[in-house]
Amino acid sequence: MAAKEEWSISDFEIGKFIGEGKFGKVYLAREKQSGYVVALKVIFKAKLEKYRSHAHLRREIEIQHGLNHPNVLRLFAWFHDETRVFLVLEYAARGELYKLLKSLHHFSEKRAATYVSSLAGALAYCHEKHVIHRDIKPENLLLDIEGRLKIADFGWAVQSNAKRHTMCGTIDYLAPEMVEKKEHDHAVDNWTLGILCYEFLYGVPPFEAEDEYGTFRRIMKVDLKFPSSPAVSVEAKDLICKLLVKDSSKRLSLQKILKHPWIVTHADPSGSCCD
Ligand SMILES: COCCOc1ccc2cc1OCC(=O)N(C)CCCNCc1c[nH]c3ncnc(c13)N2
Repeated sequence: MAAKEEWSISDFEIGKFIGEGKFGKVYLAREKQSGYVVALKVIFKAKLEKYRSHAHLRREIEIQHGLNHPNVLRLFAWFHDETRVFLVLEYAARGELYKLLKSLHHFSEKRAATYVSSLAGALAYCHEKHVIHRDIKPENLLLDIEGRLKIADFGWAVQSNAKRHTMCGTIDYLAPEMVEKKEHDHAVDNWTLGILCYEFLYGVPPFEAEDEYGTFRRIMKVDLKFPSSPAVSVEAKDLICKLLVKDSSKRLSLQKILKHPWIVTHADPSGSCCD
C-alpha cells in the first residue's frame, strides 16, 4: 500500500465484519485509490479512556509499525478522527489459527512443525529488535491466503533490553517467572512456543486444570504429561521438553529450535503447509 501523509476513513470502502476484540471491531476494507485489500481495526477512543489504554495502544502501534517480517502481521498505517482510532493492517484471509485448531482437534506433525518454525523465525526477528511479544496464543495467530502464519495483536509486546516485571498474558501461556511476577526477558516467548507446540499436537495446552490456580500450580511444577493419544513422535516431545524448562536461561534458543531434528524433518520451508 502506498505511503501517504495522512489517511482518512474516506480513503477506504468498508467491507464485511471480520471479528471483534476487547478494544474494537475488525473489518475487511479496500483502499479506493489502489484497490488494495486490508483489514481495518476500528478502536473507539471512549473505550481507550475507559481502560486507560492510550499509552498501551501507542506503544503497540510503534512496535508493530516498526516490524517487517513474513510471519508478523503488517501494520501499514494508522489515523484517527474525533471518536475513533483506525489501524490499517495486512489482511489474513484464512483467519484465526485457533478456529482451525478447534475444527481439526489437533494438527499433523507437519502442520505443527511448520507453524512452530514460522513462530520461531518471527520471534527471533522480534528479539533481534528487542521486542518481546509476551502474549503469543492461538487467538493472536492468523493465517493468510496461502496458509502462512501471521502473529497479530502486539498488545502486550514491549521494547526491552532490560528485564521486565509487568504481569500479562492469559494463565495457560504464562512462563513460571511471569506467574511469580519475577523479572523476565525474551525467554518467556520461548516457553510459550513450547506451550503452543504441545497444543498444536494434542489440541489442549499442557497445564490445563479445573481452575486458574490449578494451572498456576502445574506451571510452577512444570507438571508435563504426554497422553498416549494422539500418537506424537519422540522428536516432537524432545523439543517440547527443551522449551518447557523452568530455568529460563536453559530453554532452547530460537536458533536451535530452527535446527532441531523435528523441525528440520517436518516443517514446510515455504511456511504454507498441508493444503
Ligand atoms: C489494538 O489492536 C491491535 C491490532 O490487533 C489486531 C489486528 C488484527 C486482527 C485482530 C487484532 O486484535 C485482536 C482482535 O481484534 N480480535 C481477536 C478480534 C478479531 C479477529 N481478527 C480476525 C482476522 C481475520 N483476518 C484478519 N486479518 C487481519 N487482522 C485480523 C484478522 N485481526
